Amino acid sequence: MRLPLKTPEPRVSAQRVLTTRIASFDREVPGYSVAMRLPRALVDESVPALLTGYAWLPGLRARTESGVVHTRLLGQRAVALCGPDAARFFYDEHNVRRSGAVPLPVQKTLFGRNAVHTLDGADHRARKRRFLSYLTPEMSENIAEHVAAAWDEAIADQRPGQQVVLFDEASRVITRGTCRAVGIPLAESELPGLARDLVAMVDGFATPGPRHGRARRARRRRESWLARLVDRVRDGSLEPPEGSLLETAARSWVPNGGLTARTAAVELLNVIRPTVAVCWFIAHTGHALHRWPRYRQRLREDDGEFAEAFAHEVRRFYPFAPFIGGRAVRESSWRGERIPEGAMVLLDLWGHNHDPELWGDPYVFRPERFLGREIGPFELVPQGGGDPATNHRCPGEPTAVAILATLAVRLARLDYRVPEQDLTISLRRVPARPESGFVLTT
Ligand code: HEM
Repeated sequence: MRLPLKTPEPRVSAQRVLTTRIASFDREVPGYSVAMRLPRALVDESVPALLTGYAWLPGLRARTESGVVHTRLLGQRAVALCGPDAARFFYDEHNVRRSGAVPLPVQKTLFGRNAVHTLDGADHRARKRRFLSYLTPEMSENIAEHVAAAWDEAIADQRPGQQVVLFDEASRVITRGTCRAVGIPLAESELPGLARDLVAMVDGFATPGPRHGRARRARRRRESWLARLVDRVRDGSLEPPEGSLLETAARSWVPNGGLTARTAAVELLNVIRPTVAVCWFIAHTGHALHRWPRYRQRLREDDGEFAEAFAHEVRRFYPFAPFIGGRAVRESSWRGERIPEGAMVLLDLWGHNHDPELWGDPYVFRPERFLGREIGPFELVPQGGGDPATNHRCPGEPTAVAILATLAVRLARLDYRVPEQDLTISLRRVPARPESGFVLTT
């Protein structure tokens, strides 16, 4: 078994040499490497974290005996943990809280201000209950059905021989289907711009520079747009579909003791923005079906169970969220390692999903590993772990899995060619994606 990433070199005297190799998933690409020297006094790990992406924490962990990393991030003390027991520790509110843990650049792009992600205790549970009362299993299926219908419409519109970038097309298809499912009115001409903005918010949260600027502008634009829709429902000038999320957000999440139009907009965005982010997994699905074509036949037969197992393996195998973070509530210890009060506590999701002790052959793509068994609450963690009703685990997992399974079957049934293109997936880029976005010709 071969790790497809190179981890940073060990420390060298007072200086540190960091070597990052960019690797593709299925084969190493030796042609690119960055080497730089930093005076030790400046060595907070923020720059290496940005440069190495998914390899950062696994690289640091490999240098420790205990697997617990003591480091500095954004100028603050940080302790990083990995594995099912670590996840149990991390998700215990007595150990780790979320308020004050999410950096402002992430709030201003990915989550929005006052989002559920940043709350603790009773406030968090109340907000999460409201989320889950809407995002029922039926609603997840409903969103997936609308997305599937939008996919079928898009395919029917394709001309033979037309080239399609799967990532972009999937973002538009999911945007269209999700807006229909949650009752957000959307003219055809508005679709490409909205899909671009929703993608930009996710694409730019973990990086400085132009991608981050685009993400901030996209969030501001879409919060204002959704807050206006909420206001229009509240003043009666817009009639949303009965029982839709837009109606619920505007009428049930009322200003008195409830949510302002802006916070309702943040909540609405926290449904449609991550749903559209499933387009990353769809592009990875294109990559997986190209790399391991035997799974196409199996998916075409669509026995339901295999499609779901395939969706889980795509979420486990391909990178998305590298790690999540909180703050230590009190002085504590884990596996004998001290965690000071107030320190950042990081949970290495990518490392967990590629832990050989847990998966045996983590760098083999094998959907069969998920057939015929239950997945434990702290076992597969691309969207967090534990119980979504009581902690911060992503409430959108059933929605993501339903969309992914449905579109994977449709993609497997589609007749297409894969032209020459760059299918490298850089583990330095967060969130990672095939370089070309996965181009196909119908
Ligand atoms: C590409 C698919 C998705 C990925 C990779 C993803 C990933 C994550 C991760 C890693 C977390 C943080 C968990 C934690 O902090 O413990 C999270 C939280 C969250 N996700 Fe997702 N998610 C996805 C799809 C969705 C969908 C489809 C929805 C809603 C429809 C959604 C809504 C949320 C919300 C509201 C939270 C905050 C939960 C809380 O703080 O209690 N996500 N997601």
